[in-house]
Amino acid sequence: QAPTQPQEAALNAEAAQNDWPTYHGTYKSYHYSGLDQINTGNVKNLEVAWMHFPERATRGVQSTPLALDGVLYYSGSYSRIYALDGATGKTIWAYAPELDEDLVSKQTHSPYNRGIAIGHGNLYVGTVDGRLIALNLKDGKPVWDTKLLDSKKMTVGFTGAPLVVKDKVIIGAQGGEWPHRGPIFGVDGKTGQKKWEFFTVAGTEEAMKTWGGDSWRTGGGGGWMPGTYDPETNTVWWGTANPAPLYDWSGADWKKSGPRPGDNLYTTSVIALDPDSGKLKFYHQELPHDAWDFDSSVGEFVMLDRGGKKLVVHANKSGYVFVYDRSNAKVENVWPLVKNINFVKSIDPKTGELIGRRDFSEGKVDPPLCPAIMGGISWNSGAYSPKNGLFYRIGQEWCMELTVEKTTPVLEPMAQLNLGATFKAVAPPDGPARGHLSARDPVTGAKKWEVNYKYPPLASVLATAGNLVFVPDAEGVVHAYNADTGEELWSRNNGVGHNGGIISYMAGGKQYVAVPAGWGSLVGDEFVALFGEPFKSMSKNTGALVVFALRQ
Ligand SMILES: O=C(O)c1cc(C(=O)O)c2c(n1)C(=O)C(=O)c1cc(C(=O)O)[nH]c1-2
Ligand SMILES: [Ca+2]
Repeated sequence: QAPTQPQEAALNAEAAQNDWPTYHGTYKSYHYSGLDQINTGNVKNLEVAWMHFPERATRGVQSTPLALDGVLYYSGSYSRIYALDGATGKTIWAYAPELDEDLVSKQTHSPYNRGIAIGHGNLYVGTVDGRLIALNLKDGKPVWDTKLLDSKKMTVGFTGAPLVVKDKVIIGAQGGEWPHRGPIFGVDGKTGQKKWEFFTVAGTEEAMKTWGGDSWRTGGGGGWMPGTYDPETNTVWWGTANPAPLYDWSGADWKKSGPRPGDNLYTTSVIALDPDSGKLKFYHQELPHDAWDFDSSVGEFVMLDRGGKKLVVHANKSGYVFVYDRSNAKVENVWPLVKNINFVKSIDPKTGELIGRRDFSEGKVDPPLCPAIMGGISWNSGAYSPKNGLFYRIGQEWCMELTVEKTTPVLEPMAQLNLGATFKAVAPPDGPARGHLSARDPVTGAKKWEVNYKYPPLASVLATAGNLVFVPDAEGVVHAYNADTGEELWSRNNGVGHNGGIISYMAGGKQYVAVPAGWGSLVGDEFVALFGEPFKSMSKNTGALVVFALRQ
């Protein structure tokens, strides 16, 4: 009898072994595989074992697959799910939810899906029309289907992966661009009953005081990418999205004036929730009164033990990486991953305080804002190797011309995006727009090596015990590097850019590397104006799951 849910030991381990049981690999959030059949010595023999083509790949393939007992599960656009034999790619079952197509077509960010969760014998997926669905892991038959968000009133839904924690499934809504309160939900995994809802906008009395007037009603927030779980303290760590409108015209007087006066808790924050009750335990607001759309929802929470300290490392969209004490979210360090940052002069590495922040008034912003709205760091994850202690992260160097505009939230008949600006991505002051992968100490940020890319890669990274780091890039090439030196050891062209999450797993005693290929994220949209070809001609409505293994 094959297991129908990941073992606790596998979830709590540092390395994903035979399975890839949860979005970030394990709860430690390393995107690291403990498998080493494929290694620096033989990676040159890596070739395609099988491929799978999802239907209706609108906006590519952006999800991160899971693997359990030799079966690979992944989601495509419109929350379509595939269960495949991990060794052959043969379909075991497939599922396509019926969606409110009219609603889906009205949504700005749809219809991509970025991942799934497994637990309680079920597979869980969110939908862009505001539902969380459970399927029987064995046969793909629906078990329950719970409507959590009124997407008829609000063009928001779920695009990110859920997270299973004990008896609950936790999922966060999109929200930073919309006039709502960005809830995160705790749902009973067996019954589908909603057990709690945490509002990332004014979710506590303390937080309510940080929104001037009625602005909390339309404050944005959300938690559109999955966080992770610390079983030692029974704490869920989640990153929240920006406040709305994205760009604020208050100028320096943001505490008192503008569309959303105050700190705007708990937007652009990392929050620690009790998974049983949904109650807030503690938090750190990475960017108080975020005026730049630099969400904290992007990325992983790397759980590290260093020098007797229990730490968690979290990347913010602004290009800064925050290091926290895991017991209370006290700032231990803050370091910049990217060079081109001017929204602040710096962030105090001891306290996390923003120094020399730029708050805009209505009109053209000069000089252009760095990084651009696409972030110094995008939504996909980096990787951490416990073998050599290095953290691998993609950074992006670009800025944007920005004109801040006064807006009024549109709530009827259907709430709409509330941006408060027009913008255009441009090259940074120090050279062309570009990207890099750097290998660093996750706590100090000290750099060991770096690889530069003409076009910033926009997919997750994988590190393995075979001492390899895999980077699926924007042009369509998957690269394998020596994890210690950055030397490129293998590459292969998948023919279309990458947006999803690469994983590794074992099936029938053999190691595989699965790479979602397919281009279509919002950040990728900006590549056409910035770079021209190959992005002008690259389809945003195609993709495949490409699975590699060693040649026999
Ligand atoms: O605040 C939000 O709710 C929200 C949602 C999304 C999304 O759902 O894709 C993005 C962002 N914010 C965001 O800030 C961002 O940089 C971003 C990039 C992308 C993309 O598709 O590449 N989505 C999103
Ligand atoms: Ca956002």
